[in-house]
Amino acid sequence: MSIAYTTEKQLAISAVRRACYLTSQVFNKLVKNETLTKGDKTPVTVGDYAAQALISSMLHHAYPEDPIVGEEDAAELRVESGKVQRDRIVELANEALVQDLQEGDYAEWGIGPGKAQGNHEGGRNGRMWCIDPIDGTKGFLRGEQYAVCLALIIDGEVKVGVIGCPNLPHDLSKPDGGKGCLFVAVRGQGAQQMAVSGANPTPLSMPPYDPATFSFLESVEAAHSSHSTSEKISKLMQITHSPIRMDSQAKYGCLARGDGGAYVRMPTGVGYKEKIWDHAPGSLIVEEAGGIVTNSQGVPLDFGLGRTLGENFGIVATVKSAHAKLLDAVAKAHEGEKAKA
Ligand SMILES: Nc1ncnc2c1ncn2[C@@H]1O[C@H](COP(=O)(O)O)[C@@H](O)[C@H]1OP(=O)(O)O
Ligand SMILES: [Mg+2]
Ligand SMILES: [Mg+2]
Ligand SMILES: [Mg+2]
Repeated sequence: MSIAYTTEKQLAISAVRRACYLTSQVFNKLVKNETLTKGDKTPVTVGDYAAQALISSMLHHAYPEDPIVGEEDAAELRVESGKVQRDRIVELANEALVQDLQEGDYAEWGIGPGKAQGNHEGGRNGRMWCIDPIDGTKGFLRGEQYAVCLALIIDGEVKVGVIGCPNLPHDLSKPDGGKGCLFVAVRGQGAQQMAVSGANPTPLSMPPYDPATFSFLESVEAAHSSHSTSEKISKLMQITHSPIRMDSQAKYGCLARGDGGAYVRMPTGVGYKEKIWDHAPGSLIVEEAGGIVTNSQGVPLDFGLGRTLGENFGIVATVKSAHAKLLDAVAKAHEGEKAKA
C-alpha cells in the first residue's frame, strides 16, 4: 500500500505556490543589477535566491530534521553580491510568506524564523527535500517558461513532486489564453494538474502512443540538450511535427498532460552531470501519469547518488507504449554518430 504523504504534499503545494507568487513579482520588477553569473557561468537572480529561502524556511519550520538539497548556495551570494541584494532577498521572501494567497494556506503552516540550509549532499538514505527555486532561469529572464520545483526524496526514491509553472498556458494551442499551472504527484497516488491557486484539479493520464500526433519536447537552449541528436532520433521515428521547445521542467508537466509525446534530453558534450533537482519532481509526475523516465539506455534515473544523477547518458521520458521505439531510435542515432566520428 502506498503512503499518503498528505501533510508533505500540502506543504509542498503551499511552498511552491508562494514561490510562484514571489518569482512573478520579481520578474515584473527585476532590475538589471539583480542578475548575477555563478561560478559555473549560469545566470542566477535575486528571484532564485529568494524563492529558495522562502521554500526552505517553510520546509524547515514544518520538518526541522529534514535535510534540504537546494540548487542555490547562499555562500555564493555572500561572495558575489552586496548587502543591498541580501536585504532585498530577505524582504522578498518575507513578503511572499505572509501573502494571503489562499484561504487557510498561511494560517495552516505558520512561519517562524529558522536557519534552513540547502547544501545537503543528497544520498541513498533517509528523507530529504530537493529544491530548484527557478528551473530554467534563462527562460525566466526571457519572460518565457520556467518552473518552481520541489520534491521529497526518501531512500533515493522520489515520493512527492510539485512543479509550479506561472507562465505555462493551460492549453499550448491557446498561448494567449489562461496561464499558470501546478503539477502535483505522490508516488502510487497519481498526478494532477491544477491552477496555481489550486482551482480545477484534474487527474493526468498520458494518451497512448499515436504516431500521427507524436512530437518531442526539448530545451530551448542547444547548450543544455543536443538539438542535432534529437533531430536524428526524430527522423528515425519518422516524426513529422517540429519539436516543442521550452525551458525547464515545464516539459515534464506538459508531457504528463499529453502535449508532445516524449521529452528528449541528449548530452551536448562530455562532462555535464544532470542535477537531481532538475528531474526529481518532473520524473515522478510523468511516471504517475502513466509514463516512464530513464536514461537513453533505458536505465531508471537514480536519485540516491548525491546531488547529481551520475554519468550522463541523456534522459528520455515518454508514455510506456512508445518507450522501446524511442530507445531503439536513440541507439540507432548513436550508431550513426559513432560511424561518422
Ligand atoms: N550543459 C548543460 N547540459 C544540460 N543541462 C544544463 C547544462 N547547463 C545548465 N543546464 C541546466 O539545464 C536546466 C534547464 O534545462 P532546460 O534547458 O531544459 O530548461 C537548468 O537547470 C540548467 O542549469 P542552471 O539552473 O544552472 O542554469
Ligand atoms: Mg534547474
Ligand atoms: Mg534553478
Ligand atoms: Mg540555475
